[in-house]
Parts: sequence; C-alpha cells; structure tokens
Amino acid sequence: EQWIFLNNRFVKKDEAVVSVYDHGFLYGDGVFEGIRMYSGNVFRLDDHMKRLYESAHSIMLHIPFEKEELTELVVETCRKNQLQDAYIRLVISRGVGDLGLNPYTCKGAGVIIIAEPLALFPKQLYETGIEVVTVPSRRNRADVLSPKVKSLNYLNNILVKIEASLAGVNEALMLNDQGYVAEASGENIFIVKDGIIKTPPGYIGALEGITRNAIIELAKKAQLDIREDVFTRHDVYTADEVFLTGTAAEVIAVVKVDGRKIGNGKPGEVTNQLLTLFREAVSVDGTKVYV
Ligand SMILES: Cc1ncc(COP(=O)(O)O)c(CNc2cccc(C(=O)O)c2)c1O
Repeated sequence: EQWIFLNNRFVKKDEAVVSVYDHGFLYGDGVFEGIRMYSGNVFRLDDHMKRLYESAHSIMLHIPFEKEELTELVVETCRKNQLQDAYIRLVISRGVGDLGLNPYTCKGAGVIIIAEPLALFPKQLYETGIEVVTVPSRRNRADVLSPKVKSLNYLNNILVKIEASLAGVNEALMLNDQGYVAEASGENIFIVKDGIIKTPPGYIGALEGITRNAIIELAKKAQLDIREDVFTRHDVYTADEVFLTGTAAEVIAVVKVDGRKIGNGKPGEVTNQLLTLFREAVSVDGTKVYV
C-alpha cells in the first residue's frame, strides 16, 4: 500500500487527488522539491527544505506548516512507506481558488508529499556518458521568473527536454540571455579544463542545485581547484571533461555536445572521482529515517 501525505493527512495512492480548481494545476502556481533517500538517509533534507521555503517566500506563498513540522512529515512519509531508497516529491501549490489567476482567491496552500521507490537512471549512461545539444530556448531571466525559484512552472525546462529529444539526445543545455551557459533542463553543469573545475555563478541564472553545492564542497575537501566562473559553448566544446549534477541524475558525464566530442569521448577522471566521493557522502550526510 502506498501512502501519500495530502494537505493534512495520509491517503492511499488512488485517493490522492487534487481539485481542478487548484492553481498549481491551472497555472503552475506553486513550488516543489525533488529529494532522494539513500539507505534510510534523506540526503541534505535541510538544504532542500530551506530552498523550498525560500522559493515559497519569493512568490508570496504561505506554507501552512513550520519548516520543522514539514521536515518531520517528509521523514514520516518515507517511514510510513517503509522505504530505504526513495525519490521524494514535495509540492506546495497555491491551492484551490476560482478560475481567475488571482492567487488571492485561493484559500490555503495545497501540500503534497510523495515518496516512491527510486527509478534510477540507466546504469550504462554512467559508463558511457551522455550526449547533449544546446537549444534555442534560453533559461528564463531573473526579471521574468527567477530560475532560483524551484516553481511548478517547468514549461521552460519541458520545452528544452522536447528540443533535446527532437535532436535525438538525452539532455540539453540552456544559455542565458547573454549567451553564457546556464544549466541543463533538470541539472547543473560543470566543465573541467587543465585541472580547473568550473560551474556557472548564481548571477548567470540557474537553480542553485543541492547536488551542485555538495559537489563544490566535496571537490574543495579533495583539494581540487573548483571555481564559480562563466563559460560559453566554446569553453564547453574545448573542455577536457563536462558533467551534469542533479538529485535524479547525481553526477553524469557528458561526452558529446553539439556533435563535438569532449576530451577522449569517455567519462573523465575528475568526473568519476567526484561521483565516487558523492556516492560515499549520500548515505551519511542527511536525516536518518529509522532511528
Ligand atoms: C532546472 C534545474 N536545475 C538543476 C537541478 C538540480 O538541482 P538539485 O541538485 O537540487 O536536484 C534541478 C533539479 N532537477 C530535478 C528536480 C526534480 C525532478 C527532476 C527530474 O528530472 O525528474 C529533476 C532543476 O530542475
């Protein structure tokens, strides 16, 4: 039996329904988090909760639980479903209102916590690496809808995903409006050149990824030279290594970009080293569900 937390109680999966007047559904008006649990440990749960509350605050969405309460409800949802390794989706919508887009007609935020057994990325993608293209769709500008807000408005990312599949590849890179590389549709990007690891700084316009931040910390601890710096498609094409990071993807090598082979066309040493360090970190750095 799968249990889902819905607004104020646990319901069975087939009873977990939302109203057609929910503004999360009607307008993508809401925020969400994608979180992972590894061997009974919810990785960096506090970081995810901090980002969720910041995103909600930024769009003036009041979450009807204290952060500590909602954090405990996430843990409880994992426990109630007796999961060890899980993908957790935490959604806060503006809630049920009338058909107009005015959020002030919504009486109270919708709260959803789903915890499911993990569907891993195909293993061989980590051995071979993936191919990506750069697409015409740019990352939304901060003065349109801040890419730092993890909102339910994922059409920018979904259109990029469509452009990737039309090009016959797994993922795609978005540039920002000045032409600098921002991120992929659901992951942050890193390049390695002459031993220096670079990832775009916050002002370029990308989600501040939890995995991105974990990789930066792990690289520094391993005495690797890692910096936040801008880069263009040329820097990606001529990099020794390229990799993407995200909760679902973890750390995945990119071996071809817009038809240009990256390095020797295989996942690079730094990429593999960081994936190993990341995999070691995930079962210790987080919140224990069964204690
Ligand atoms: C636009 C964007 N950028 C970067 C990341 C990586 O951030 P984290 O390291 O904090 O996860 C994300 C998050 N990526 C994400 C979130 C939820 C679902 C899926 C999916 O591919 O199903 C992807 C994202 O949506």
